[in-house]
Amino acid sequence: MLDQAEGYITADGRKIGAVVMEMKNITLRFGGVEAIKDISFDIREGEIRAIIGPNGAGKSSMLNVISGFYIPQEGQVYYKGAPRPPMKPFEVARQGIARTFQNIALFEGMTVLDNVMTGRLTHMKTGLFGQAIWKGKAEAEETANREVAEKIIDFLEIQAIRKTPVARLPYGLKKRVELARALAAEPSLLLLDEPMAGMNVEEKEDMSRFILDVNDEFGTTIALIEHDMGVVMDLSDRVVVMDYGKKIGDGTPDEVRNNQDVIDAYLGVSHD
Ligand SMILES: Nc1ncnc2c1ncn2[C@@H]1O[C@H](COP(=O)(O)OP(=O)(O)OP(=O)(O)O)[C@@H](O)[C@H]1O
Repeated sequence: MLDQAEGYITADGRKIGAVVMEMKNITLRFGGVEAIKDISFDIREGEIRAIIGPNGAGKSSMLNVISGFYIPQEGQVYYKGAPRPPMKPFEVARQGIARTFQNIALFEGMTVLDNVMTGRLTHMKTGLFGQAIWKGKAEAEETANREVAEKIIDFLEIQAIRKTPVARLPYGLKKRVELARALAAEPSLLLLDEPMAGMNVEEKEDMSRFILDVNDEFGTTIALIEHDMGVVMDLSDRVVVMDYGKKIGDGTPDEVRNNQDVIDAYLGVSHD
């Protein structure tokens, strides 16, 4: 049972906490196109929250509102209880929000380890000037950052490719490296943009396992968007369903699966 203030216990016994992010009456327009129409939902601490919907439903737009990249024309985003003002991407990152991208955004010529290290940038306090005058401090910081990166590389089982340039990796592994880079920021909220897109069945299973393990091991709150309804059902605690910019369902996977509007949307039945 969902207690608004306190959270809830999942079927597998995990404790879900208070609301971390709240989207309140969000409307987002691109010229005459309403990509998001008056949508409200929340994301709770420790939760795996999915946003699904058919093509063009508005999922990417919603992820970009959550990440602070798009500012909605109407409505308000609340983060940790406070209204979130428009912010630059690095300010969002400093608030503990990290993301992956649908079209992998890694430095292809750099090694896996160096890519993962770029995820530590927001934690680096000693700037270039500081590095010049406080060599010891900069080295200590580098060592600490390196330790976090190596821990995550071990956790995601990519030790064997740590020195391999990303360009040489197959697609599924690139996706895992991108997850590693996002985790290196030690985010409190991790946003995943279609983490299973373009993967074969085995890669999807691996990615599902890693997402569950990240949530379990680090307690990271995870919000993801996904086109494929099947893959998120085993993974998510609660699911928002979008269609033509509207929210047509919100609840546990079972509630959503049995929602007639959701069934119709996925079968392509129009409903106004
Ligand atoms: N930058 C943009 N400029 C104009 N229209 C946009 C822009 N981004 C999205 N749209 C429109 O907003 C609507 C929602 O698009 P969005 O990409 O958010 O959906 P989606 O659910 O992520 O789709 P898909 O599963 O195909 O990626 C679509 O009609 C799309 O054409």
